[in-house]
Amino acid sequence: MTSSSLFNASLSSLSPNQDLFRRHTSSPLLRYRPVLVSCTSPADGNNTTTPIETITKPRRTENTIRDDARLQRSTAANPFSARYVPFNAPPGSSEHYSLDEIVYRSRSGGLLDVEHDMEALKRFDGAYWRDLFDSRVGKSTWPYGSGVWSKKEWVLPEIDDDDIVSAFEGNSNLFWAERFGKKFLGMNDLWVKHCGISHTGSFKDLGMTVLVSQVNRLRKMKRPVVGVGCASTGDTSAALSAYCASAGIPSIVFLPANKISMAQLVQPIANGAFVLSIDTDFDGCMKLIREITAELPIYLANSLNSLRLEGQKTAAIEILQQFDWQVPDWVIVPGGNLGNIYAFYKGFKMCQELGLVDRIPRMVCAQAANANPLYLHYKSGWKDFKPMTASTTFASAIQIGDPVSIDRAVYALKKCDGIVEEATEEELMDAMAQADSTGMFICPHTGVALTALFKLRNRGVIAPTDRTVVVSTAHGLKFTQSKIDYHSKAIPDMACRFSNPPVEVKADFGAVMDVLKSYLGSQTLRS
Ligand SMILES: Cc1ncc(COP(=O)(O)O)c(C=O)c1O
Ligand SMILES: N[C@@H](CCOP(=O)(O)O)C(=O)O
Repeated sequence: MTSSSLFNASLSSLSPNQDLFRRHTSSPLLRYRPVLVSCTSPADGNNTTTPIETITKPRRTENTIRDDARLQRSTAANPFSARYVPFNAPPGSSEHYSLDEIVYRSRSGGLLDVEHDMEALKRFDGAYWRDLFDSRVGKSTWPYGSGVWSKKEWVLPEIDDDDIVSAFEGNSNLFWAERFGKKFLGMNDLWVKHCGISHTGSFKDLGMTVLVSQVNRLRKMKRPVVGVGCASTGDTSAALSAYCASAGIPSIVFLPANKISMAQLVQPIANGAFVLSIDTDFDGCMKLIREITAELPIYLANSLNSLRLEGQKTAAIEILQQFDWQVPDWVIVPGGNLGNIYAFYKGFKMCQELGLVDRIPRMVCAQAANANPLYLHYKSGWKDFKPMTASTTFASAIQIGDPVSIDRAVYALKKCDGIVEEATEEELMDAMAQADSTGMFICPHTGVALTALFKLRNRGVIAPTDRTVVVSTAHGLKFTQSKIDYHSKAIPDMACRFSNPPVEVKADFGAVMDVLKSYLGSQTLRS
């Protein structure tokens, strides 16, 4: 195909199969890079530059993947853009801010949201976006090898690829929980989206790549950002410190003393962050970081900053993509500061609005009973929200009593006919142990989400054949102490019904034979 015929090709006629065909019929000895071409948009007939990758050229072996991205950059104007607007702004509101401004709150003190130019995105149909996103999966092309940046046009459309700080996050496993679903729930279509099998071991990487990339851009623009700071229950701080370290940007983290796991504490320490261990809880740290970032040139990295949610929403898009753009019935998300439940809603909603899917799933937000302000608000019929002092929970990353994104969460749950559930300490620990016994190794927060699933199945709200996705938010290896306590039955007032303590046995053939015979006998009887 010549470049002039490409120039006139309509997007609908450029099927990804043709694209793949072109790539695969070229010499396998060459490494390829895509280039941007001008195409005629099917929607309005205007000649416009689109991000579709249609031609491959051999790359020079001394180039890095960043060099490749630089070489293929289009000189034509980028048709996509985004800006900050007040969250859920009243009709007619004209308040907006450039993403290059340092602003976290609207004029009235409310939350902000990133608003995309949907008209520009709508000039391409759902099939176009599905094909484009699918064409980028599983590649090492900068920056699209990342599950977040493979959706760049919907995330931060205007950032230069050179400014992006990425660990090729995302593209996480959507695990078919076959045995767990069958054995404990009688379900045949249960899935666990393992967002915690990630660079720093939690879903926070998805948002942090976006935020730190924008900071990188702001610093190059000489904006007053000396460092980036967050309050954290352990995962935000791990992600912030890793992404900042990889870009050479100072990070400052406020941690509630003795309230996060050892594995989480060591992450920012190892990544060179300035770590403050503060004698308060997460909500206290959050209040302090908000006050400090208003005074010092420290950029706020918590999800109050709506940039984070742009990255996190890609997990929802990815779930649809992994189901070949079929919509699941239910998605269950553990909630703490409550940014993620809104991020998921936003990802699903954009896919619906832009024609990639025709509906959105119902969502469930799951909270620990010891830190359940959203659950109580839901139970009151969304009457008046009351922040609380959260009590200690094994799901320590969601030990939050005054969530900053409460308004976003309520909005999302109302829009998707959502449900809020809670899990006691015993319920969440049992659910975690049951999941682990079927080959997973989940975190306590995922145990909270699984408890919600148990309850909704028992009440018949979720049917045995409903396609259901439980979002696993962190890696189980960050929370080994809770598993050790459970399996050694060292938790006061907890039966630890599914514990599996090691058997102590003498170094003696007969003694080992005895315990093994007894074990094998019990297995035979059970099966
Ligand atoms: C492991 C884990 N799960 C769930 C959450 C809850 O996410 P969100 O604060 O966005 O509600 C957090 C952080 O708050 C977390 O670190
Ligand atoms: N679980 C979080 C709590 C802060 O949430 P954020 O999404 O607002 O940064 C953490 O790991 O710190």
